[in-house]
Amino acid sequence: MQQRVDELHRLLHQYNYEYHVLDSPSVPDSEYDKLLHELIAIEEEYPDLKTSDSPTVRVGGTPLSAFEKVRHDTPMLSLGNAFNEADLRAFDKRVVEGVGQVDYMVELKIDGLAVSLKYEDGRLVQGLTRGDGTTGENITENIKTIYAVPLVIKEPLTFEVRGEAYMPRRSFINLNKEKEKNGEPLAANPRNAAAGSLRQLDSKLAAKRKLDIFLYSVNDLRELDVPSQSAALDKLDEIGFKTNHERRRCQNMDEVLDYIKYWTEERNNLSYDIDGIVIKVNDLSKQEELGFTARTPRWAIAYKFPAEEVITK
Ligand SMILES: Cc1ccc2cc(C(N)=O)cc(O)c2n1
Repeated sequence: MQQRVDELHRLLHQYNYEYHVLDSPSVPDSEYDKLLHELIAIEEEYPDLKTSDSPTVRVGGTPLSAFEKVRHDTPMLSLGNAFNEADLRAFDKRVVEGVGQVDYMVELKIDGLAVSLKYEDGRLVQGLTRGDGTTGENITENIKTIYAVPLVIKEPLTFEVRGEAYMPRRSFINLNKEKEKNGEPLAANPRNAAAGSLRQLDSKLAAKRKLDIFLYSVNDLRELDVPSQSAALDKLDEIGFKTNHERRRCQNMDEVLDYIKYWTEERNNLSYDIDGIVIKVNDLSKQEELGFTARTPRWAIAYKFPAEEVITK
């Protein structure tokens, strides 16, 4: 029976990865559901065969009475903001004065909830909210219900990955249709709905909210042994994480401005909300050279779109 359980784990993790991370399933949903229900039945009959990284955790477990508070190993800092070209040119000037010419890694700034995922020997062991940046809430059971979060990754790494959990616009529209039908107050926007979902004490409710995630950094990059932010993101792809592929390496601030101009027009065609563009010095040793101010990295900045009513289709 243990052999069958191991085989079901292997198949379900693989099918889940293909569907929710690669967005290219190799089997129909019915096949996935059939195997998942076989595993649920086995775990009910043989409870000691159920492990914390079993694919059956995706449906949620017993409700918590409260969230445990946990200190982050290193603070989850916020990003400094830029609101126009002058701010971006000033940022570029400070960087070049500090470390000379650099190329930038530029990413969409997902409008969700920052979370920290901890893996030990390649297995997910903890998920935390950002909280106040120093201390977060332990929302591990809710994080496990996000199908795009791998329960097991392809290398037995022990490290912390950070990303943005978010609610796709389609899920947000369906959630508000549901709320309207039940006469409940509507969620204001996908970001608030995602925050509300992750803070559900009952992970079975969190599981119903169909959240998604993009990972964007590894806390201790030396663990991955990569030279740059772009290499770190590619490595995260390789070992089974979902990253946002609209990212672009820019040789200078002019190219960054072109990228911002493009997404200022295009962003409403995305299937999720973004509230800006994140610009990072790509080379990690130059990031270290630049370091941090009290609250924010000197090697990164968030360009924020002008506050406008984003049309959530
Ligand atoms: C260092 C840092 C902090 C917050 C971030 C936030 C996002 C985001 N909201 O997408 C992306 C990033 O690369 C970030 N990077």
